[in-house]
Amino acid sequence: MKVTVIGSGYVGLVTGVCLSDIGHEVKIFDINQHKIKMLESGQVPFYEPGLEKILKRNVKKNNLFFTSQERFAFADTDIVFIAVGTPPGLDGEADLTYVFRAVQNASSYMKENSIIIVKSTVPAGTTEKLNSLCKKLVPNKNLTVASNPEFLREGSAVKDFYKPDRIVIGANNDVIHEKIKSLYALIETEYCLTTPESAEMIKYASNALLAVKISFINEVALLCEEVGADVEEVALGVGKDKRIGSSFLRAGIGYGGSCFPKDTEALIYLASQYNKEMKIVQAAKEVNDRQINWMLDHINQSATQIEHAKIAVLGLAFKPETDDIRESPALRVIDYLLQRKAEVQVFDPKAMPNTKNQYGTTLSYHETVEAAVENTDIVLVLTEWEVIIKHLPAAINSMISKPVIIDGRNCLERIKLNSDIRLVQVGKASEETEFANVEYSINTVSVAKKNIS
Ligand SMILES: NC(=O)c1ccc[n+]([C@@H]2O[C@H](COP(=O)([O-])OP(=O)(O)OC[C@H]3O[C@@H](n4cnc5c(N)ncnc54)[C@H](O)[C@@H]3O)[C@@H](O)[C@H]2O)c1
Ligand SMILES: O=c1ccn([C@@H]2O[C@H](COP(=O)(O)OP(=O)(O)O[C@H]3O[C@H](CO)[C@@H](O)[C@H](O)[C@H]3O)[C@@H](O)[C@H]2O)c(=O)[nH]1
Repeated sequence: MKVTVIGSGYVGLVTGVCLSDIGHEVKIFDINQHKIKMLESGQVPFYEPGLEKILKRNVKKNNLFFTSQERFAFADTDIVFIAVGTPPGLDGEADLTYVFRAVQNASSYMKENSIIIVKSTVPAGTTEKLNSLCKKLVPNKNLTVASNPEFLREGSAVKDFYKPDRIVIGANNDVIHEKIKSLYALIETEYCLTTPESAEMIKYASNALLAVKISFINEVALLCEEVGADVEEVALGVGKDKRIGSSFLRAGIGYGGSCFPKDTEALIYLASQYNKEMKIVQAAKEVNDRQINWMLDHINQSATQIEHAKIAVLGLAFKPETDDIRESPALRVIDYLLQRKAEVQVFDPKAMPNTKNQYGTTLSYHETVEAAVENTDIVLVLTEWEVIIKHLPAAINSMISKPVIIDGRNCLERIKLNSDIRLVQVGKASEETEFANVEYSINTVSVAKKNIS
């Protein structure tokens, strides 16, 4: 089929590139000309394992095109995917400006009887509003808007495209269900064919439940420290129950990224529009907001003085295998350290360029784990990158003064570290656990923040 994808971000680019790889002719349209230029030269504007290779393969096969020209993008296409951002608005509601603008724009160029598929995460009811918009704008074209929410995870997005747990299609009739299903004919998975409203809710409910699982285990972790239990052993035992499952029970410094924080807020806001409360989701959000205090408490306890202390921050991305720093817990830690006038030495294998765009020269950037930990008093592990796990034990052992390591992702093995080193991990009893009940107010650093998307 001839497909156009609007938006060349994490979702749009992965969707477009992979759809071309399974035999469709795909045009990816973005208003950001810089991104389109990069893509045309074969470069992926962000780090996503495996994506560049598939992109190049399909450009070569003449299956895949990039454009900022509307007429070329939409004129001869059967299906248009919407994959633009839905960032949080003032009260947490999903800002749908980009989605409405994209549909308005595309509909004026699209041919009769074609389909618009909403991949962006949007509140229940949006797809139907877009259907009404199309009927109003182009009444004679018989366009249909359907929902097909995306569940990929950054860092494993390509794998998630080829092996999804399910594909959800929300449409008002079976002809549209089947037409969208046929797009994915080569992907073996389960299909949930449902209404647009249910499809939209499946997306928010899934993200909210995953966020709840993380906050739940994080709350359990803090209690484990008090009672002398080990949260990893607890999570292992709990996860063996098939009704619960073992995934998303890794305790740490809380969830980040461009999805969980914004989608939980959007769900809470959506409920409020119907005079309903999402109490459990609200609690998950509150637990997540304060989970970072675990890290700040330990920093305060470990440093005799934070002002001018040299502190290593290992890991900046919100999770490994991505360069995305949106809502990364690491940034909240950095903002706090800068506010307290610490000297911050950072390392991340992929996310340093995005961090530099945001923080400029307020941080010192290092190309290796060894260089970042040199001469520091405290080492903070904020993202569980393999390279950090592999290199940190030797890097620290070679130092003369032995620092404290605060492992906010429970990724280090005590056994691999020199026994003199003090290792603090989440949900594991350590020698000193008495904290004053401090509420931290973290000012976001007001250095020039550039748009990184
Ligand atoms: N990032 C993820 O892991 C993920 C996973 C599942 C769902 N989602 C959802 O998918 C949507 C997109 O997320 P993302 O992370 O890919 O966003 P992103 O910010 O990385 O990319 C959005 C892109 O859309 C482009 N754009 C905006 N308006 C446009 C317009 N009118 N025409 C053409 N291009 C336009 C922007 O220039 C940008 O390149 C969001 O709703 C998000 O919640 C994201
Ligand atoms: O046990 C866990 C699992 C994850 N996390 C954290 O949770 C955040 C999100 O992780 P993950 O879900 O792996 O990454 P995302 O790429 O944000 O993917 C989520 O958000 C996407 C956008 O909606 C969805 O498509 C995916 O299905 C959903 O997993 C990260 O900060 C992780 O460190 C934990 O703290 N503990």
